[in-house]
Amino acid sequence: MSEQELKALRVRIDNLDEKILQLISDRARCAEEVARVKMASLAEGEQPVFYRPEREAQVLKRVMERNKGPLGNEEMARLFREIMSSCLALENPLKVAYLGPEGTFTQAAAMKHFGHAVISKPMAAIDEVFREVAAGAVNFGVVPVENSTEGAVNHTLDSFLEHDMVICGEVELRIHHHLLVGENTKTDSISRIYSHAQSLAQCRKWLDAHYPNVERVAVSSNAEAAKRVKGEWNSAAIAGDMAAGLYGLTRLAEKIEDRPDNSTRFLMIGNQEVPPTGDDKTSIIVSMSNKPGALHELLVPFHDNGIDLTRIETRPSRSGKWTYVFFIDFVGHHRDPLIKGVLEKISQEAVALKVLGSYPKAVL
Ligand SMILES: O=C(O)C(=O)C[C@]1(C(=O)O)C=C[C@@H](O)C=C1
Repeated sequence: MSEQELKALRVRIDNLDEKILQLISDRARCAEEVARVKMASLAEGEQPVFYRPEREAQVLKRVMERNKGPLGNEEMARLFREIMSSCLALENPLKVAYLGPEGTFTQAAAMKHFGHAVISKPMAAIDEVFREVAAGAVNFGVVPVENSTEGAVNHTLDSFLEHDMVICGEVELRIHHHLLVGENTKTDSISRIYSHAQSLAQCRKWLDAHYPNVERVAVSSNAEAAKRVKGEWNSAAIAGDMAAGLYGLTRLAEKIEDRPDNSTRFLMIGNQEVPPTGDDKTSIIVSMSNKPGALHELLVPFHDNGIDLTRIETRPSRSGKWTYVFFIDFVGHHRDPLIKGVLEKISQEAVALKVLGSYPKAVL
């Protein structure tokens, strides 16, 4: 390519950027107007609701449907995700608590869902995320709920039994783990490997093959593991890209998770009910009396109405020995007439039924 051609293309890019700049600014002004309309139409004592997950899902889906390339749908939606995040911050910046410290996959999930224009607050434990939301110190919390290799995150399920929360969204993240070291550690001098227990479990086979005799130490998060090895000799951490970058660590081995499709699902928790979008999921907790066939009774109404169950998990109920609660996710919104009927049927048989929330299926 000649210098001349390059110059001409760059002039074209500059012109296009100017147009994009103008359009983004017009869009941001529109969002400011939206905020004004929302404020003006409030009833006496009503609080404004600036964040609208159902609308955001609609905007992102529309972008993906209309995208003709060459950028991929996800790439394009990610760009619009950030534009919307900045527009919302103009209306009212969201405060979001997540399972920290900085650099965790939960932080990456929070950014994927809300974009980067939020005020984010790392918390030391899952229960603290719940408490921060319950206290009203933040608008939303982000917690991991299940991993495709290791199953349920029990701390999260148990926290739902203790707090009244509304689930307003979900996000799935591909989890790639790396073996990370600080500048003073060499491959053959590793005597200890730190990570979160779930991450150690997700890399068990790789560790057995490569470091069978090295001590594995479970810590509160993989970002915490990365933080520790920065200043330690002869130790390594298993963590992801964000933590590696944040703590300036070297990757001794990349993508060491045992399953290449290793993914984690995260939930957004808050106090805001989300209206139907036509492509939603609902999460409920049900406790049944401890009698034969109780689980069958619970599942029949879903089967009879052709409702797609996406997950069922059992946990001890904490209110009696050998009694259990079921966490169930299914496709549909609790305001859909069909789902309403199913929930009514179940509540006739159940000891207790709680709808944790209906929310748009993850778009990104
Ligand atoms: O449509 C709205 O209600 C808006 O506030 C605008 C907008 C957007 O930028 O498109 C911003 C934030 C909301 O969460 C949803 C959408």
